[in-house]
Amino acid sequence: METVPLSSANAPRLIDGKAIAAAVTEDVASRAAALAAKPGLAVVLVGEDPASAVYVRMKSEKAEALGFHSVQHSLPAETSQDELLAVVDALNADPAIHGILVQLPLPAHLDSAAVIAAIDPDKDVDGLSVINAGRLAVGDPNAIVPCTPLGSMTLIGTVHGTDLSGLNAVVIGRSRLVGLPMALLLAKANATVTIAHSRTKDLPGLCQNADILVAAVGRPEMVKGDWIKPGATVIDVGTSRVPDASRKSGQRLVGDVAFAEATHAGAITPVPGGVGPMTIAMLMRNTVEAAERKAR
Ligand SMILES: NC(=O)C1=CN([C@@H]2O[C@H](COP(=O)(O)OP(=O)(O)OC[C@H]3O[C@@H](n4cnc5c(N)ncnc54)[C@H](OP(=O)(O)O)[C@@H]3O)[C@@H](O)[C@H]2O)C=CC1
Ligand SMILES: Nc1nc(=O)c2c([nH]1)NC[C@@H]1CN(c3ccc(C(=O)N[C@@H](CCC(=O)O)C(=O)O)cc3)C=[N+]21
Repeated sequence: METVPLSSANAPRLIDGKAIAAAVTEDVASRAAALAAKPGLAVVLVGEDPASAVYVRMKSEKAEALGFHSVQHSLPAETSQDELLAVVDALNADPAIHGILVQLPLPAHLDSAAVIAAIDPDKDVDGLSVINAGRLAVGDPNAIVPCTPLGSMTLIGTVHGTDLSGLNAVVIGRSRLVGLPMALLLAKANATVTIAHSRTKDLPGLCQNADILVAAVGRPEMVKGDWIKPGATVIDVGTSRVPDASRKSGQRLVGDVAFAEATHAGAITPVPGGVGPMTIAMLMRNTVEAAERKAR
């Protein structure tokens, strides 16, 4: 009797964010080398959140590896609003810096909207400022687009190309950093977009209609297998650390999607190795583009 191997034929295609990010950063490195002045990236971290510290270090290391001028400001948790604004002002005025990223969330006593508003929009490589959010909303090509949605769109493009006409997309999450700009980019690419959030009724039923499902919530494995439409493309933005006694570190990184249950998805991003590396690659691309604009 013949046995039909179930594994490879029926398993979803894994979208290799790490490899796609490597191709993006290779292009960034050659563009950086072509500039007379190195692209400069400043990353500002306030407080001692260990997960934030890891990401900030990864960003600085990638910038250095690409031949950027890279500076990191690690400020104590008790830094005042005025002290933080003074750091941002100094970076705005520094001609060697083309990109400024203030890691979020900030400690509760700080006003993040005011800090973001203080960043020179031309150096706002996170795309968080009112100016860049507005440019994105009206379709201005000069918008600096937030890195995670930009990277997620590139991953979706590897499956569907750039025209998503006729496809239903559901984005879970409506944050200024991820969910909202993600929905705008999907709509711009002609997808039919639904934005879901904590007040949404029947989230599983809504997701079952999604040809493209983007989960950007921050709740480990919230999206169950039976929420996923057969053949759907699943982009898992969530990164949460959960306890795992079998690991040396005592914890492991999980996404917003119950990955092991997503056997009938068409394509899915793993966590780690999916959206995360693309976020960092797009931060580097936004920075080299800011430096290119400055050099013109
Ligand atoms: N891989 C990467 O590169 C990146 C990963 N991340 C990760 O992505 C996740 C989301 O980040 P971010 O957007 O900044 O987070 P926010 O906390 O700002 O936003 C979370 C969103 O999820 C919604 N939400 C919360 N609970 C539910 C629920 N039960 N059902 C449906 N929606 C819900 C919230 O709804 P409401 O608006 O109603 O409160 C909100 O819109 C986090 O895990 C973060 O670590 C973030 C950036 C980059
Ligand atoms: N102003 C601001 N901009 C951000 O872009 C921003 C932020 N604040 N605050 C926090 C979130 C989170 N975020 C991640 C970036 C890379 C990975 C990443 O590379 N993750 C690796 C794994 C890394 C690990 O092992 O911990 C992966 O998924 O493969 C994850 C998460 C950016 N964020």
